[in-house]
Amino acid sequence: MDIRTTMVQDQKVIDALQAMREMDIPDETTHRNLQKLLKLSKNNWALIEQDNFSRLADYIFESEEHKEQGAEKVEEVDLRAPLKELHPRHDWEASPSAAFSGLPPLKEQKLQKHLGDISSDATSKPSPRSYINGERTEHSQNHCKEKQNQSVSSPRTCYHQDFEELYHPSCRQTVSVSREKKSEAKRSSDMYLTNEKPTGVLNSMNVQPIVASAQFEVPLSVIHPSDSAPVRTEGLPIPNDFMGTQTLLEYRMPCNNSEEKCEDDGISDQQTCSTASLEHTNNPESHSSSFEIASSEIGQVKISLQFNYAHERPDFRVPNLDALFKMVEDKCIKSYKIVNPDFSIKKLMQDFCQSYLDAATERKIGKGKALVNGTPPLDVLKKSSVLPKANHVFKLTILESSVKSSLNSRAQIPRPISTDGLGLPTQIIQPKGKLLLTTKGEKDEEDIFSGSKPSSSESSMVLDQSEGTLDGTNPLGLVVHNQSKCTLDGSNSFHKVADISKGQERYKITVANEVCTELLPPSFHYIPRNLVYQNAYIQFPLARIGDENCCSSCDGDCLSSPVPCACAGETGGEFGYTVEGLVKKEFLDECMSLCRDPKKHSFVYCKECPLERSNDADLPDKCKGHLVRKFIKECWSKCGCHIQCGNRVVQRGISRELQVFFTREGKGWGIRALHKLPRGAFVCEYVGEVLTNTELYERNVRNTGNERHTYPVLLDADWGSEAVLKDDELLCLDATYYGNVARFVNHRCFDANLIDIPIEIESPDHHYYHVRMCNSIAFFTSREVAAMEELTWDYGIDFLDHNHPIKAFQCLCGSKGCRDIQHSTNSASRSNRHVLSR
Ligand SMILES: C[S@@+](CC[C@H](N)C(=O)[O-])C[C@H]1O[C@@H](n2cnc3c(N)ncnc32)[C@H](O)[C@@H]1O
Repeated sequence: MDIRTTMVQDQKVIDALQAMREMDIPDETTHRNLQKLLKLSKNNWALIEQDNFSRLADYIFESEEHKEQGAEKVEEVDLRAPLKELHPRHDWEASPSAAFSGLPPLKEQKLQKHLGDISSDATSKPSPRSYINGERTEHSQNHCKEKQNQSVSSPRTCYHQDFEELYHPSCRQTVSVSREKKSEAKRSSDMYLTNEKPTGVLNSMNVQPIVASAQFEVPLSVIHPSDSAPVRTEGLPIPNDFMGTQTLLEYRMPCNNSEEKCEDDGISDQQTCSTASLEHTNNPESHSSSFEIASSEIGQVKISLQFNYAHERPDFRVPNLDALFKMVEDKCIKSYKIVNPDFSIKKLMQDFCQSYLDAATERKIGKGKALVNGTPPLDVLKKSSVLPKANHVFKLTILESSVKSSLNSRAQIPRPISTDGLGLPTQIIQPKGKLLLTTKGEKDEEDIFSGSKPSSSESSMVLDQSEGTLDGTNPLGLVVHNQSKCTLDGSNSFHKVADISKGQERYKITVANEVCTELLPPSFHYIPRNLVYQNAYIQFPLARIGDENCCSSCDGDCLSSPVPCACAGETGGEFGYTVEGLVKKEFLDECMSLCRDPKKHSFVYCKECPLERSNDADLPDKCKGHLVRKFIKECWSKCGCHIQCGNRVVQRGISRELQVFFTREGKGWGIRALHKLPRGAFVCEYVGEVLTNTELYERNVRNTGNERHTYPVLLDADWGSEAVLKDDELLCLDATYYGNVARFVNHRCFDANLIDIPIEIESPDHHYYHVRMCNSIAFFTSREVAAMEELTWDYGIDFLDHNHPIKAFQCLCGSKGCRDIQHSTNSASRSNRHVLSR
């Protein structure tokens, strides 16, 4: 061996000792094991050196472990298994979990124990102050800089890595700590005399109790305010290692049981403290939490959460993250009455990030207050929601336009309640006559999907997707969760089911997508009948059905009787249906005339109009009038006839083969029938959850999701005939979460082929026709409809009503009489607009 080789080797030994010292391994132990390892590997320094001497560290851990157990088997470790143990650094970065997966459990535990010890030390001396002072962040910054120096990858390496650990499903339950991290953890152990733990101490089942506090695998040590940048309490600029200008927003939540602590933390914000105490009133444990949000102008948002118990928890075990999510989801569902079957904490976090970005970039909610006032983004969102001025009152069903356009008293879809990709404001009816508009992400026009471009509704993480690459990651290395495959039951088995009703209808309702084959309808619960959500007042005593309202003496089929029974009374002594089960021509014509030419018909006026009350509770305007609807009364349970009686059409359910299909025009999903439908044919009811308007309001306040399409229908039939309707009598149907195939019916301004007719079943109360027991809004064909022709309904939106606080969706109905003249390229629609305006 020449002198140079010796010198080089000496240097290697020094490096090895140094690396092991950083992990608290005494020189003597290192020496002893290094010798053995050199012997075993036939002086293969390349292997030993690799990955910051990780091979050596593993060997020492195992060796020491075996020693403790009195075994001497370490020599059998297979050094020829490079993939098992020796991951090149870039491999590890690409998949941190993989870096550890090859380690035997023993080593894994050892490592966890090692880090756990460090962490336990740390947590034994909690120092809340350290969380927001410069000490932690300084360290963190160094940490990141070191990482950068050691890495050949981009300055975003740190960010990538930790974010991936946080989000990548495959990394969630796996230890993702490299030797390097381990070294850093120890090297920086002084720093952990605060609340902070090294990243990576979490995860993995089957580990020793390690820390006395829980935290997500977070970017705490990764996102750092710059040394040089001026330090702000809330919006901390982050140096270039996080690309562009960044902001770190740190919010310390609970001050728990000590006012002192609040002061200590230097957080004077009253709200913050009170939030905290609220959070903790019922909790006997002493703990505190905080979260940090960091973002960059290129759209990265990172959230870190920390929750610290002040007391030791010897029973502490790192939970499985999926199980944890599930627990929180269950809790949220119960506590906040969340009904969205899709609700997921992961998505919530995504929304959180999105909202943060929106707030930070002043997209929708104004001046990015989150950055200057240090208020948590969710609060910011609430506060920044645009409240209308007093005269900007909410017109629930566009009453003015209802009168103008004949839609009074019709069940209507209120202006799209859409926090959607179209960037529409959310329409929210406040209980006492206030309208709250919230706004959402500014994906606007670019989200109007056409051709094969999926909509944001089907792809709630469309932002990520738009930035994504084909392999499912975006340029930032974030994992893209493809929501477009979400299915009705939350699984990916939708294609196999091929019946969105899941057998609840007489005929299968298939799904077809010739435009974008991968895309499936958004998730919802299929229900064939209305459900009462909670408070809707719809009690109906059977005793109220008198003899004059039923035909108890009938038998078999009422329609075949030479004299119409009492049930035909509502339709002028004639049944509304033909023996073929179609709505009679005269009746249908009259219904259509009511819709198309309301001025020819009479109105009723409320004493105190719920619509006006919802506009201004204190000083409501006079009722502008409601059209008197025509009903069909079907035979009821008190009737003597058979279920196959010809006057029981709607209650027997869907009797046509329907299909949900993806429209080519960009309207999202629509419905069509597989066979030709004659005029007057029953297609389906509009089914959903029956909510009071107050409940709808609350629901919409809660839901600030990215729904592109909305599904609520106001139920205002016969209001005028009532004295005064209370708030809990003001009802609507919301098919967003629970609904039937009708939720896919799209709007058409002119010549829609469906018409809605109220059907009385089991209730003579017209103002509740829609919800009383089985009463319903039913769709019938207004003309003959060809097989596979889209079935459409006129929602009654007045696209010309520019005073309406809610902007309607851009109509793509394509009809000659499209009322959305602002967007329509159809010259006919412009010239006809007065004639066709409904
Ligand atoms: C009741 S949903 C209809 C089903 C919806 N297309 C879907 O994919 O779930 C109402 C929503 O569909 C869209 N929509 C319905 N008719 C439309 C039309 N004529 N033009 C554009 N979008 C339409 C709007 O986003 C509206 O908020």
